[in-house]
Amino acid sequence: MKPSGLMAIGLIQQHFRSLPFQKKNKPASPTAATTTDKTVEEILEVELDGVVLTFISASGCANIVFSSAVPARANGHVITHHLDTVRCKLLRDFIIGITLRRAKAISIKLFVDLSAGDLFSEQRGLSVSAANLPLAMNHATAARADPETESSSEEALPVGAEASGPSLVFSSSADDDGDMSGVGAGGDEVEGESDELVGPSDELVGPSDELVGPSELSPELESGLEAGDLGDEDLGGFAPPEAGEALGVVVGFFLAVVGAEAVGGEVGADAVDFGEPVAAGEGEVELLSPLDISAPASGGGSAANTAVTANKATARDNSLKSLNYQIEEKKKMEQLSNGSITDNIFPSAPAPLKQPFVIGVAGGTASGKTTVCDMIMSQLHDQRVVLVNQDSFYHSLSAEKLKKVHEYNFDHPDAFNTEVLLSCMEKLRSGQPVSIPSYDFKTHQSIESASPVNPADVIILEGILVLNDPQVRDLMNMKIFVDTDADVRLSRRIQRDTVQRGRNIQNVLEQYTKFVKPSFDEFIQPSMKYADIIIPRGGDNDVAIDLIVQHIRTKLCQHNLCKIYSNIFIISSTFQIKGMHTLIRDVNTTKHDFVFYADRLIRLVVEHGLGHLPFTEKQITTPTGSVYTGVDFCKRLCGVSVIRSGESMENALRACCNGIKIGKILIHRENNDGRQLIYEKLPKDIASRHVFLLDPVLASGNSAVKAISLLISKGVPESHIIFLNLIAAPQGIHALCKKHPMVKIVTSEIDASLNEDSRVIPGLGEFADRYFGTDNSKNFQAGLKISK
Ligand SMILES: Nc1ncnc2c1ncn2[C@@H]1O[C@H](COP(=O)(O)OP(=O)(O)O)[C@@H](O)[C@H]1O
Ligand SMILES: Nc1ccn([C@@H]2O[C@H](COP(=O)(O)O)[C@@H](O)[C@H]2O)c(=O)n1
Repeated sequence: MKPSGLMAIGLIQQHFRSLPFQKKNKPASPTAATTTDKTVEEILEVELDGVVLTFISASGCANIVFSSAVPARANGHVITHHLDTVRCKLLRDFIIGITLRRAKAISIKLFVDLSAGDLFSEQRGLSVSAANLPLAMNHATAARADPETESSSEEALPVGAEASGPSLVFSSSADDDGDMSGVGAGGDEVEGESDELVGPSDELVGPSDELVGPSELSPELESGLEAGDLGDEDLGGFAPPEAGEALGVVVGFFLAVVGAEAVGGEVGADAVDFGEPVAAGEGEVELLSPLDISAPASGGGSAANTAVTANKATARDNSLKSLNYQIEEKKKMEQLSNGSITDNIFPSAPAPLKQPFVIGVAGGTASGKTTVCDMIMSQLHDQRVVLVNQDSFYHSLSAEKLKKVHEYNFDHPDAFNTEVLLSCMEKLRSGQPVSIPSYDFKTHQSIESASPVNPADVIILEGILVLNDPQVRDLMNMKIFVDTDADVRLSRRIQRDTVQRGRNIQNVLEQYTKFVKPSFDEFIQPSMKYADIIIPRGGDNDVAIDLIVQHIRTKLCQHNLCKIYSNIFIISSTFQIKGMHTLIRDVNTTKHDFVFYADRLIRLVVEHGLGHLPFTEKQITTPTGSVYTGVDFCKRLCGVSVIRSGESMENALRACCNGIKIGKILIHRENNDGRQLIYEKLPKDIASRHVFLLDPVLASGNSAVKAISLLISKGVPESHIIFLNLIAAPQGIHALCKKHPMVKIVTSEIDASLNEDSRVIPGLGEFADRYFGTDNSKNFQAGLKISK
């Protein structure tokens, strides 16, 4: 069974693939122009089933290629026949999740960055404006449109991809073909006929009594970028552009869904029941923008646990914000590739966010807002999170008002100093520390002593009315409403206010009837419609809180480059990982410690990389006689290490994949750009395997590109290659992603840049020398002596 949300994504992708295009020239519409940069000169319109998609280019649309995973054969057909100068591949992985239900129409925005190609002669900008695309389609139609829907998402949809392969579980046996050279430190490989993936059984033991990291990655939600993955078979056939063609990389894809019944919290097949087309703009709109942290997040999970809704205006505003953000990113990329900026625009993990991730948590009194926030904060223990209470911004009561406190409505928006709240939030968002007032519920006064709050990666703003004010709402990246039954809230409030806030039961009940309930009905309940996520049962709803935390984690570990290239995966950063990086990058670290910590990091990267393999559903019987539905690992694997440093990663791969075949490649650096292949020894049947290419440092990318080209020449599909790496430079990522966009890159940190010697900065020096003990530097030798 596929996860239902992913199925929805697949179905929508299928729909896009099957749409016929027609070219049509038309002058620019003002609406379209607002979504693009000011250099718009030409507009092309493309008809999709009679509905207009407007393409706006900076200076002519000739030779545009949208880079993505949508199969060339579908779009190739479309483009070749109807848009002969435009070749189109839509962005892969373009949807993080679908939370709509019975949507009636769909509108899309694309931003296309044409600056990507040193390979290509033209560098132009192009944006595709919003368009309304009625979809008179249900999933049965979608499934008929392309019978490959089921099998085309093997990464995202782990089930069924390799069901017919040989049994995976196989004890390590002698090499069947004995063709591994064992060049270098890795030695001869023991190779099994089939590669067994073994669990994280290897004990990783640290020196002294230091904490030893987990052998598995902490769980993380990668569905954001993987969700839209298409199957390997679907990705082939993306012919390289010919001379004179420009490469466009779609850096943003925004899908707004318009529908009368878009709210509903269902994720899954039902989500694609588009029903009858209606005019765009009706009903709720949800923005699905995986590539932008400023877009309201779409949630997932069972309907029982979360309900997801979005607001039309917010969705549109955010899609514009997203577009602007992508344009900024594009400019940075251009500057970087021009060499016009060299500063650290790609700071290392963790959490290289442009701005903090702001979460608003609203709900009625005693609904459990604070409890939910505490749970989120404790689960995000390895991130910097701050909590701001709207209560802190209550106006102090004057002496006169204090006399008539029972006539004062503390549940009205005017009871709060929203100006001060906004200014504090703005400061925090821009990275400045603030002093948040303290409030005393017994005296109804702001207390002198304000609490200092430092900027953080995540800011949670909690309060009964935080979703009521549009300006406050606009600050938020994620809006949550805690929805708890009124009776439960009242009983909790009585208990709390009598115990903690110095009230008696009669006061509480009077205040509740006179102000709390009417204001809830007038201001708080109606603000629920602005929420992205509604949490029934508050703190009791572990599932919803888990989903929220996972989503935030995903956003926090997204590097800027991850937003541009969907095939990059950075392992989720923790302080453990940061600590290991600190050690291996430290020039004073001994060889022993370097190897120890590099091995730990490599193991994490390998484990993460394995998570990108297809796998199949498997049911087993436990010793209690119960049936457990799990998965079966991918069968046909091999490793290929780039000599010498890549050999340091072989042990970790062997530890996870018993008897895995490991080939080797030796590439010689000829000059700054050139690479010569000196030696290769690869499994004979490599073409039928998923390949882990091993090299701990990705610098210029020239060696990796050479190695990958070799693998492809041996028949390995590009999409079957996973490049495992510890530290990557942005230049290497650009080079690799441009040339081989289907190769997955799994790394643990992305560094700032390269220096003039093509060394990664800050980097860690010569990895192989430090790992294999051939570093002749003074520091290192001194370290060696100490560690002997
Ligand atoms: N799930 C729950 N079960 C039992 N008591 C709860 C639960 N959630 C909150 N409470 C209690 O209800 C009161 C109000 O909860 P709180 O999280 O402070 O709500 P809010 O911040 O919305 O006012 C507190 O005393 C808290 O301990
Ligand atoms: N002096 C005050 C200020 C506020 N209240 C009540 O507090 C409620 C908001 O706090 P929650 O933790 O319940 O969200 C609100 O309903 C006000 O009525 C108060 O009683 N006295």
